[in-house]
Amino acid sequence: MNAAVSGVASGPSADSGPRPRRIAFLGPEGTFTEAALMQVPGARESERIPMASVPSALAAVRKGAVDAAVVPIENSVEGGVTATLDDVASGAELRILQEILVPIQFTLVAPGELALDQIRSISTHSHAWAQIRGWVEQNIPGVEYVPAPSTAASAVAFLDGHGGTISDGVPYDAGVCSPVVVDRHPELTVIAENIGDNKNAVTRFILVARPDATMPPPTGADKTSVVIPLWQDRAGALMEILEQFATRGVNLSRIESRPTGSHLGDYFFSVDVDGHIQDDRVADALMGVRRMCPRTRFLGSYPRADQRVIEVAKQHSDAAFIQARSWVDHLRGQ
Ligand SMILES: O=C(O)C(=O)C[C@]1(C(=O)O)C=C[C@@H](O)C=C1
Repeated sequence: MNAAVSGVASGPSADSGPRPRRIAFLGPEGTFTEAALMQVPGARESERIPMASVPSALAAVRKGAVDAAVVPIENSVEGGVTATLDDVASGAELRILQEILVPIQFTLVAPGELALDQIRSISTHSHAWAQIRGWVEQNIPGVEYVPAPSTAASAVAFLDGHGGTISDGVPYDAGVCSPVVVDRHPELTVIAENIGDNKNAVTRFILVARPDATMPPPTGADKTSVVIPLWQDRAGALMEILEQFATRGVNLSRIESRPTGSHLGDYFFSVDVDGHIQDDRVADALMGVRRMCPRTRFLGSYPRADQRVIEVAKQHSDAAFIQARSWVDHLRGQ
């Protein structure tokens, strides 16, 4: 079994054998998030619970209603999924156990045959809309956009006899979803396929559990995620944080600033670095960051989805840290 999954609590139930893991995901069935969940080892045997939003999936983890959740965090075209970045940055702590990559392809669907020039409004998830804007502008200019909680939600709304309305009742003509939704619901009519502006789009998802989950062990191809609230708004504050990583040879693979929401101008940084907290250079850098920013939050160390092994210069290796530490210990008489 994969280490990431053995980290998700799955204690025995009162009377039978081990109960299936309960994993929440941004639903309904047919979302890209569900496709990501199906890549989690043991997913087929798990109880998969669709949720209406990212915050509700993460809230279910926090209150123990589920063992873990899969949520989107970043798209190669549109960038960070702010609902996820913001939610994991505050409230009760969570741990990322695994990242999952899913290639993204969009299909335009309707309840029946429609010519493109008959389509006045389209609904889908805001991230999906951002990834098809160019195609829409070229093929159905001036069409109205109706936000949906997910791509699949915009399509399955045609199936319940409402003819396409999302929660607030706004009607629309067509939805944009994954091809999987059409495979599952052949009663939907495909109007256009592969309409993404970038044919190589990929979305990154995370498997998230409570902090008592077992951390995946280091593999040599790992990532560590942290949230760093800026402690003092002053010249060089970001530079001091970056220096902590740079001087220990720790590469940043992502850094985004997000407003904390408390007042205008108050930000936190959402950061991914190459390496595992069990790597001395990463642990040492995090200690430095924590000294600068005492509210720094650890989100987890987990294997990279692309399995790219991290090159570490000799002076930043565990051996170099061990040697240097024992030298100082010796000098201090320890
Ligand atoms: O709506 C879905 O199907 C999702 O899984 C969400 C989501 C996202 O949040 O980015 C995932 C992948 C696509 O980029 C579009 C939407």
